[in-house]
Amino acid sequence: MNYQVVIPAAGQGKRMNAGKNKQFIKLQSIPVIIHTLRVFEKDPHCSGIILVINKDEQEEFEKLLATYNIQKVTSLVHGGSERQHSVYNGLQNVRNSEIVLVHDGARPFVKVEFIHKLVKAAVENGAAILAVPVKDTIKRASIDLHVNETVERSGLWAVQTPQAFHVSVLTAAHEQARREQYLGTDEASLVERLPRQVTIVEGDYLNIKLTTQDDLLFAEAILKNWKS
Ligand SMILES: Nc1ccn([C@@H]2O[C@H](COP(=O)(O)OP(=O)(O)OP(=O)(O)O)[C@@H](O)[C@H]2O)c(=O)n1
Ligand SMILES: C[C@](O)(CO)[C@H](O)COP(=O)(O)O
Repeated sequence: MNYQVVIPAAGQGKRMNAGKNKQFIKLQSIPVIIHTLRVFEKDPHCSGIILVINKDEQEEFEKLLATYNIQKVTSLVHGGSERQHSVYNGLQNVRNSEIVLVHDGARPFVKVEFIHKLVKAAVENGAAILAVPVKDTIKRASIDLHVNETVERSGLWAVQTPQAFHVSVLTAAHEQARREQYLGTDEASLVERLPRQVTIVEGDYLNIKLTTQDDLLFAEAILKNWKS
């Protein structure tokens, strides 16, 4: 089954503290966003990429797409103040596809085998996400850092992207969230509120999101042994 992918890349990268959008940071001389785009560019099942960008970075993104010969970007869409708003704007540009994926531009290491497993699960169930079992013990603490609760670890998953949906399911979820002014940290949390069951597809721990400086160390190590 073919799909289209919305790639939100319109954040400011505040936690990365790189003085620029982290999408432009180079890993082995290639910008992060190009590493991410290439995964979908090479996948014959991806029929189009909707790239969501900061409006002030339009020219920079256009130059990158030309320099690296990225052909599948069908729309360059301007993002919003929150990730959810950016994804919503991108979603308005999905065309002629039953399945839509949402994938963070800041996650350059997703493997195509997991994308295909995810799409299959979304076709069957309507909504599917990549995730990995939590390895650390997770505790909930008070504002003054006193432990309130140790969260039972079995059954806890660290959620990633891509997240895959029937277009109608994700559209309904985003429209409901807008009506109710609900803000979630991922698309699945909006779909869960419909309510609609979301299926987990186990991914791998290398599919990290580049968020803070230390993630760049992991990224360089991953790239040394990278086979997408
Ligand atoms: N208003 C926003 C916020 C985030 N994103 C994108 O959503 C992905 C995941 O968000 P995150 O890792 O939080 O990126 P930033 O928001 O840039 O990081 P920070 O919160 O540190 O500023 C990134 O590819 C980011 O560019 C977006 O398109 N629009
Ligand atoms: C969507 C996500 O990557 C799933 O783990 C994550 O919620 C994004 O969070 P961010 O703070 O917007 O990076």
